[in-house]
Amino acid sequence: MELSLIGLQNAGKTSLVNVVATGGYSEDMIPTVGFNMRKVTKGNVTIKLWDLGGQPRFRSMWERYCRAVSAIVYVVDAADPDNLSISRSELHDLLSKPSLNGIPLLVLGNKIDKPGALSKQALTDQMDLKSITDREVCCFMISCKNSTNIDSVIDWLVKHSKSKS
Ligand SMILES: Nc1nc2c(ncn2[C@@H]2O[C@H](COP(=O)(O)OP(=O)(O)OP(=O)(O)O)[C@@H](O)[C@H]2O)c(=O)[nH]1
Ligand SMILES: [Mg+2]
Repeated sequence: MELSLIGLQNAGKTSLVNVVATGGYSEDMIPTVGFNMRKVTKGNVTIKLWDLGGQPRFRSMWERYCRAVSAIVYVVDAADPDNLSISRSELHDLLSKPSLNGIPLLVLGNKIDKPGALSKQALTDQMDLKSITDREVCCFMISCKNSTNIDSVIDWLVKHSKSKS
């Protein structure tokens, strides 16, 4: 299966790929320029992950990398309230593209190890996830730093790769 990782810069997309792939976490990350592709094998499933850059200049290519995927994973920095409304509007803009109709969405509130991180309920409200009714939507709160809930993310991904193939 293929899936795309989307979200604003600094949300933790590349950190998530690293944690899912190898279990490694680093504070010292370089912003993704363009995109990276990484293959990760979990059990008997191989997942091709498109890790996209989140800076404004890269957002116009998100749609192109989401068209053929089995699921879209949208990462949000749950401890950065200043960027939530941009994150929300970028997500809803993306989902409004007809080419992405019906593709399942996994929203991850990352950095819950930080003080002041939103609760799942607050993130769901602020990202207006309840208004998304044309596809399956799931939300988990995670920390790449502490590996919190990474197992749930992997389970979700594996489950969706099976239901697709
Ligand atoms: N406290 C904390 N920091 C995190 C966590 N996950 C990622 N970070 C930090 O957030 C910063 C950005 O992480 P990246 O993984 O590079 O973010 P990105 O979404 O790939 O950013 P772009 O590639 O620019 O789109 C890094 O300094 C990470 O160490 C987390 O769970 N907790
Ligand atoms: Mg990155």
